[in-house]
Amino acid sequence: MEKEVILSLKNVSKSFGGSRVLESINLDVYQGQIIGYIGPNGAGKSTTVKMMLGLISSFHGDIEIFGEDIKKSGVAYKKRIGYVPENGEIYDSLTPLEYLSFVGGLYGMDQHDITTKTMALMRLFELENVVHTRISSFSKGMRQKVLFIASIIHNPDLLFLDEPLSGLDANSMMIVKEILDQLASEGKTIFYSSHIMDVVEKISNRIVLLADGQIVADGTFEQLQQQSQEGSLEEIFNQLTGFDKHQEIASSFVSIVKNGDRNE
Ligand SMILES: Nc1ncnc2c1ncn2[C@@H]1O[C@H](COP(=O)(O)OP(=O)(O)OP(=O)(O)O)[C@@H](O)[C@H]1O
Repeated sequence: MEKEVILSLKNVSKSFGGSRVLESINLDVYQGQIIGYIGPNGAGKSTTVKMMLGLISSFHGDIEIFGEDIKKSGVAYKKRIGYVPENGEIYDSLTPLEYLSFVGGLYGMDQHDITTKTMALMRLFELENVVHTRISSFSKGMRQKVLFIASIIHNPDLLFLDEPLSGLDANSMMIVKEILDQLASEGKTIFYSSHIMDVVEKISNRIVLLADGQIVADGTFEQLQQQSQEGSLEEIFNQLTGFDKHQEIASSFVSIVKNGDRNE
């Protein structure tokens, strides 16, 4: 059976002021895929995600989510979406239960359901003792876990994750990777943006590489390996973005740090 197209970008371009960030992007994402969306700093990854979420509304081209043009479909589609933002805004003065009640409420969830799910999910992340503690005292990883729960508590069909694991310890990372895997095998679709190449390599069943505003590679990790004759995703990334200067740049950096004042 043909899998449903969940997300479709057609000739999507975006400029900020005079500078073009995305150049005619075409991408169809199918149900159950875990897309690893990668690219150099400033390539336009967050911009793409924000457009799909409706947070950036002016762009050229068309974006369809669940088969509907987001410029015409109103906000209803957002109830089926979850999002972990890169720099998670989280209400410091609230406790996790208050914060998740607020988020769940926005998604139209029943309050009793929110509380039950919050308690159970917080317990699985070993955060049951801080359900009623203000988030302002939390570590980075603890905040990320709350944000992750907030993105998923309403059981969305499509999940956008922007660097969601950078603060998690190795054990928690394994849990989240496994959660994503199980969600995808149940038909959820995941759009995952990250710079941690070994995680993307393991987690994604399709990798999309964005460079200079265009998609320069799109396939499974194995397909990308064959295409570029490289071993790891980090090496593939270096090759496809035409980067081979890390030693040279590092040497200059160290030299300036050591001798900069003498060169002035
Ligand atoms: N609101 C904005 N106004 C002007 N320029 C912007 C704006 N948002 C993004 N840009 C520019 O668009 C480009 C792409 O930014 P974006 O945040 O999408 O990159 P990214 O691929 O997510 O990068 P990173 O890996 O560093 O997170 C950058 O050059 C950035 O300066």
